[in-house]
Amino acid sequence: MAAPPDDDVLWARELHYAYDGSPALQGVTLGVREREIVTVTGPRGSGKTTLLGCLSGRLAPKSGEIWFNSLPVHTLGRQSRERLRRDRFGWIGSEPQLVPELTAWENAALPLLLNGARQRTARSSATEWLERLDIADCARKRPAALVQSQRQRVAIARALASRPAVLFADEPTAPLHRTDRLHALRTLVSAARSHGITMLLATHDPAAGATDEVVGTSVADRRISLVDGRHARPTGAPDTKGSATCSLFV
Ligand SMILES: Nc1ncnc2c1ncn2[C@@H]1O[C@H](COP(=O)(O)OP(=O)(O)OP(=O)(O)O)[C@@H](O)[C@H]1O
Repeated sequence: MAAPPDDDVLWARELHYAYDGSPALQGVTLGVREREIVTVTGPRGSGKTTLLGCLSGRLAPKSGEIWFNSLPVHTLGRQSRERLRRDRFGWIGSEPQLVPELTAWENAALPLLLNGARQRTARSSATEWLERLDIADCARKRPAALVQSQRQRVAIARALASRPAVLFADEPTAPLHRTDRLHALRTLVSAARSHGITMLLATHDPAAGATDEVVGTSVADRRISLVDGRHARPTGAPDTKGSATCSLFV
């Protein structure tokens, strides 16, 4: 088993994943450096969610290797992967998935509380992120009393409050309106920058979304494009069949 390059915090080689025999990832290889912000783009169904799912330990690939620093994620059992996800990774999906019985601040503080933080510390960290995301006035409300865009911002606060080493954001601004999307994206990117969080941000065709703001202004360090579960080749690039290294566009 080859060790990953030293300067990559996350590294994957020849990842394959299939749903009921139908391939979703077909030999994806990539490395992500510490503090890097990488957007994963591609049309619907190109494998972005599956890639982030495998890299974050939510899905176990059919074959291939995934390393987080010197830890071979692909060899870990379910419980160890869950611990890794809880302790070191953050996840924001396109649906907020909050705990309905908890208030907004309790939801945002939940990962910290599960990791043993004191209630006061967890509450102050959660509240700080709710403020940054302009929803401090919702802190005491339960998800049912919030609109979808507020719920999503609580989910973003929850992911940031625990200061993950790597944040996986899968279409994180999908439920938000354009102005809210830009604000949430800027908060996400500036939080990642200021706290040294490595981030993988999946979005479908950047031309269609607010992630223009991130990709187009090169706020992201790099973009990886997928098509049909493989790396897309830049237009005019030679056909390096079998090679699956990252496309560097930005
Ligand atoms: N739970 C599932 N069961 C069966 N097939 C799935 C499942 N999830 C994804 N797929 C299929 O796997 C392929 C990759 O899907 P994936 O969701 O990873 O792509 P995506 O680029 O994230 O798409 P989107 O932008 O729509 O979220 C698609 O063909 C999709 O239909």
